[in-house]
Amino acid sequence: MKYVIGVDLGTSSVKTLLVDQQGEIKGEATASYPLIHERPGYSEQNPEEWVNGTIASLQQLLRESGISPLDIEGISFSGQMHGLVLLDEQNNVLRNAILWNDTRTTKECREIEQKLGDGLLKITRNAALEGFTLPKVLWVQKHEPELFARAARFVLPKDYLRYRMTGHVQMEISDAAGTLMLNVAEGKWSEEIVQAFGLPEGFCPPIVGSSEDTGTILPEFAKLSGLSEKTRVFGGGADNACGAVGAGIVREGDAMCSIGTSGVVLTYEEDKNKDFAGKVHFFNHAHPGAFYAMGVTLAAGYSLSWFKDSLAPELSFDEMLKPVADLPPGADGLLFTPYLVGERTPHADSAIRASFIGLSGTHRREHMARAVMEGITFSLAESLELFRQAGINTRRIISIGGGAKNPVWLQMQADIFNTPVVSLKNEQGPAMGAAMMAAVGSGWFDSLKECADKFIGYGKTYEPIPENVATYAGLFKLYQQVYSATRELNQGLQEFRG
Ligand SMILES: Nc1ncnc2c1ncn2[C@@H]1O[C@H](COP(=O)(O)OP(=O)(O)O)[C@@H](O)[C@H]1O
Ligand SMILES: O=C(CO)[C@@H](O)[C@H](O)COP(=O)(O)O
Repeated sequence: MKYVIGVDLGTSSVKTLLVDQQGEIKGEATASYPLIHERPGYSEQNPEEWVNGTIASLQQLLRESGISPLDIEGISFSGQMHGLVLLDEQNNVLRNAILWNDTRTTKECREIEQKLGDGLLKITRNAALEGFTLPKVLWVQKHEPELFARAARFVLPKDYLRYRMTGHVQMEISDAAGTLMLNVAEGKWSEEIVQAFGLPEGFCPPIVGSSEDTGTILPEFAKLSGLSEKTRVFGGGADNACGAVGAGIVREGDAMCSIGTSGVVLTYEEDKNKDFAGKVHFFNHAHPGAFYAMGVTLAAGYSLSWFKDSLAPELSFDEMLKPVADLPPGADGLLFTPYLVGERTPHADSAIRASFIGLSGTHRREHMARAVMEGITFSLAESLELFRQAGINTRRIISIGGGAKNPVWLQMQADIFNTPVVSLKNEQGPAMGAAMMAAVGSGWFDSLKECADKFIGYGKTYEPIPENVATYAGLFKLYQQVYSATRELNQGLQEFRG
């Protein structure tokens, strides 16, 4: 039997997944690493931690599975998106990576809008957001000019890890899409953007595809990790592209809802000219020539875990959510907006904060828990509404992430989205998508579509219940008013925040 490995380089940990030719999971290992928050709004990581964590995780995977490294044909990656890794001429790391959740770059976003005008959306198909890479590049250029003068090129987190495995500096296309420097429709770096910001020649590395062969394992990395020097290394994908592939989102009409710490609603797109006017993200998919549109709720699962940590720390999620099933849709007139850390879609607003609206003396903890789940789902429904306005019809939505563990929440998603919702039989997240890219690269399948048909099994389908759909449609209209009703209040509260 032959195997592939998917490496999911996340924000808090790296997960490695060993998969055989039937798509069966034969091993799994993880290693954590710290975040560095030197100042409020700053979020950094030392790239060496990613390399060491991956080596430790691979060692454990090989040790526990007992599989011969010679039987591992390929390895590929899923990566946390947007993080800036600056390299000097010899490819040494110049500073800690500035991550996707670092919010120091609001000024740089405004500068990008001013300088590029309409060109920004035309070229990159995305709005300038603090999380994306170009604003981080401009921040270093402005605040650390001496260091920036030594920068020869940049890469993203998983592309750095791949460089350390193979010795080749490249950037994979679905991740390059989140830099705000790529011409997304053409799949090429934008000369106009590179020149507009005076970036050095060769700053943007050569682009590779998700299942493209990028070399073999360097002898020193093989020695440290236990992998064979013969294992082929493939491009990989952005975590959301990999999450989508791992959920089988590889054809038009396919859509995914992921409720992890953050939440994502995503649809597969083949039309490179599909215009969302920057209201949702539009990125290159891992499947060659395809794209995906994506809306993001920053505090999705995080809202529920904040609620649990604050009001039910002694209970498990299942225990806390048990009484929620007995409550009616709408939690007896209680609404929640999940803006605990600001919002991205549809309101890119870092100052907005969450609200409970309609709290009364008869409400108990379970009403509040239900309202939190409904509010998270309403927020994701706002992204779905933007897709519908752009003419996208989704025949069903594949639901993944921690939020898909609860059947009441899955039914709630079907009712609020008014679309059948399907869970996966054996969900493995982005690491599975990465393993599938290695499987295609290794020649096991001709395409990710073919691989998805073999590797991915679907669980139960939750059909919308018409009565609940009608109730939620009424509540959604009220939910949508809460943002504008609380925006100014939250701006006023900003100066009182710690
Ligand atoms: N049993 C459960 N029922 C409902 N929601 C859950 C359950 N377990 C976890 N969650 C939700 O899922 C979130 C974590 O999802 P996960 O996909 O593991 O996140 P990430 O990989 O982004 O850290 C938690 O914040 C919580 O809101
Ligand atoms: O910023 C985005 C997407 O635009 C995030 O999805 C990051 O890519 C990080 O994801 P996790 O590590 O939380 O999965």
